[in-house]
Amino acid sequence: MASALIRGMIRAGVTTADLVSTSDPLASTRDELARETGITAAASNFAMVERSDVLVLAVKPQSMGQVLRELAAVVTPDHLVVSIAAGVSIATISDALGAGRRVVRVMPNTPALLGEGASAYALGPNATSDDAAVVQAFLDSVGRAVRVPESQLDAVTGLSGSGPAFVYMIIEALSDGGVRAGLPRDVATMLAAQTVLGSARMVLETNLHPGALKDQVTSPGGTTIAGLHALERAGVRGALIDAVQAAAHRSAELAAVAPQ
Ligand SMILES: NC(=O)C1=CN([C@@H]2O[C@H](COP(=O)(O)OP(=O)(O)OC[C@H]3O[C@@H](n4cnc5c(N)ncnc54)[C@H](OP(=O)(O)O)[C@@H]3O)[C@@H](O)[C@H]2O)C=CC1
Ligand SMILES: O=C(O)[C@@H]1CCC=N1
Repeated sequence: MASALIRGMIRAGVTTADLVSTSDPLASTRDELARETGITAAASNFAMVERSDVLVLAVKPQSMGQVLRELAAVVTPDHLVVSIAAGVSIATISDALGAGRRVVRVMPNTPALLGEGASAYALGPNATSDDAAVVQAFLDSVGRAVRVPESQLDAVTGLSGSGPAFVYMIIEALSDGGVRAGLPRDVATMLAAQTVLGSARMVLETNLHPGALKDQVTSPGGTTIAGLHALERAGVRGALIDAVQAAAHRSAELAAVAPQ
């Protein structure tokens, strides 16, 4: 996820490679990212904190406790700390880093790589309006971003954080349907992906309700209603609602494992 954000932000021009550093325990991982993007690889988190104003914590929730312990001695109120970890609360981060630390919690998603991310963020009690503007500008540069109360971030994680995987599964299944109906795989996957992209743009750019857009496609006695009936019989709506709810629930569960 960090790689997608770094590449997306440099691609968008909101920052430049010479202003970005990364650290990762594996030298090969950090060196490869540095080589591919032009950013600097730091040998330790400690070294990176010294040279940075904004720290983006992009480790797994299960690694966050160790990283916060490492950073507590060197992070000051002059740093803006941005966490993208699922489930890890602002209170957990603030408690570990110490009083007065400026913390913003973000839930981005991987299409940020192409400037089509969907992100939401919440401000900690010491984060300023300038911090909000910085985070909003970073996230706007890689897609769409919205500020929410922290209590909504598990739901955001279930919807847009995990959502790309749900959509990839849907695209793969639509492609399978095309192959089942006789199309070559490459044609089927292109048509499936472009159909999802075009339909998403119709929702965002016409501002019509998805149900109204669905009705525009659905001729009486035609092909679409036959397909929609099959989807309703299979419980696809309920399955998608369950998927978002399960992912949101797991995000809330991760709060318990994070501080260890
Ligand atoms: N993937 C996604 O779509 C999204 C992920 N997130 C969040 O982003 C975070 C990262 O997820 P993801 O990118 O998928 O996971 P990855 O495992 O790909 O990335 C985590 C990186 O952190 C590195 N790391 C581990 N320990 C340390 C440490 N002590 N100091 C510095 N770096 C360390 C890992 O290195 P190594 O592999 O060498 O151990 C790895 O490169 C998670 O908290 C997740 O919840 C949020 C939104 C979307
Ligand atoms: O699967 C995960 O836990 C992370 C968080 C959101 C997307 N990926």
